Amino acid sequence: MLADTLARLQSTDRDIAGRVADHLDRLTKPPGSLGRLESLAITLATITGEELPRITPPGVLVFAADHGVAAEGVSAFPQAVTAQMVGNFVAGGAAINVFARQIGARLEVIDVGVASELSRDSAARGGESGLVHDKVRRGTANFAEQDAMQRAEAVQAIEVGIRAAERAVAAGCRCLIVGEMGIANTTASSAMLAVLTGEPVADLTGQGTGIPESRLAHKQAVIERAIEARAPDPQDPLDILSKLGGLEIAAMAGAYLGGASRRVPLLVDGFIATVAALLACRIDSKVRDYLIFGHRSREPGHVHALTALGGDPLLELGLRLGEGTGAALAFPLLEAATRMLADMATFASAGVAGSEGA
Ligand SMILES: Cc1cc2ncn([C@H]3O[C@H](COP(=O)(O)O)[C@@H](O)[C@H]3O)c2cc1C
Ligand SMILES: O=C(O)c1cccnc1
Repeated sequence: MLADTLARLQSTDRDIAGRVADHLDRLTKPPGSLGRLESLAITLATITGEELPRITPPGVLVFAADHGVAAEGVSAFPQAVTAQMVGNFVAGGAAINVFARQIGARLEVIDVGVASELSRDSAARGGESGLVHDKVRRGTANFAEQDAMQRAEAVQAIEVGIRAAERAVAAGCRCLIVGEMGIANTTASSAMLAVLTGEPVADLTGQGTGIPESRLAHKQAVIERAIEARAPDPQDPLDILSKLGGLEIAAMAGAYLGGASRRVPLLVDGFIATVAALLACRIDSKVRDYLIFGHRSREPGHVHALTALGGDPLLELGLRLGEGTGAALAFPLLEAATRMLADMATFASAGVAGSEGA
């Protein structure tokens, strides 16, 4: 399935960019005056192959999994919160539920590796979003002591993500927002980012859910020792994922690969999501052209992950949550870009005089 997805991945349609740029200059505004909204419109056209791109409804995919490395005391919250938050997603009470409703998104929560068995009838008990059971294993192993998972499990988790993206596209979603829930996943993300970029762990590691400053040095030391002990091959994204990764992060990378293979714009959330997007790009660099970055997270590693991808986020709101929240908040800007293209009058149609030039 991964091989089929990679075989289908194409470069975006650059030819369309010139035509959309010409159309933008015919709209009733001084050329370029809508700034980034104009480049956003061109990007959406190159991704979708449509001169009038359609991006609604968006699909939000929240992947949940646990992390063995939580046992090292690297998060401010206990591991059980992952499963408890899945219950909250299903009931509709988490931040991502609120923002997903605001943008009319289809929301799906996928258990790709929560440590406990989640109730199979939870979605039927009046919850608003479906819970998909696609568990690869009950959490990763503690990568401070052994590899987080086997390579075959990392591939399986990537395929969980591809399947979720395929379901969203089949249900009519035209833009994907990929989010996560997994206590200790900032530790896994910082570790993988350090290997992917070669930058110092201290620059890439932050307080996550809010560990005290005094525990930050411990978190960094856990990551540094694990990188040394696991010794992943920096050129091999699957090796990095299996030795230091998380099941939800692998699934997120898979969702980006799957969405790109279906020519759907991928609106990237915060730190965890950007590390997953970087992994997807290391698996196939063509994914990069499908990425639009929603916001800059307060987690200090995020700016480094963005730099590695050449990403320039739309918003900076001081968020440090994940779940897909920052991307969901940025979605109305994408919608504005498409409406500008489709609904604004041209100089000719409105009888407005154009520029007289210099
Ligand atoms: C109630 C709650 C809701 C959340 N929603 C997202 N996260 C975020 O925090 C976690 C990562 O931080 P760390 O690595 O420090 O554990 C992830 O689950 C992430 O999605 C949450 C965390 C908590 C506690
Ligand atoms: O930016 C994120 O994705 C993030 C930051 C802190 C905690 N969880 C997620």
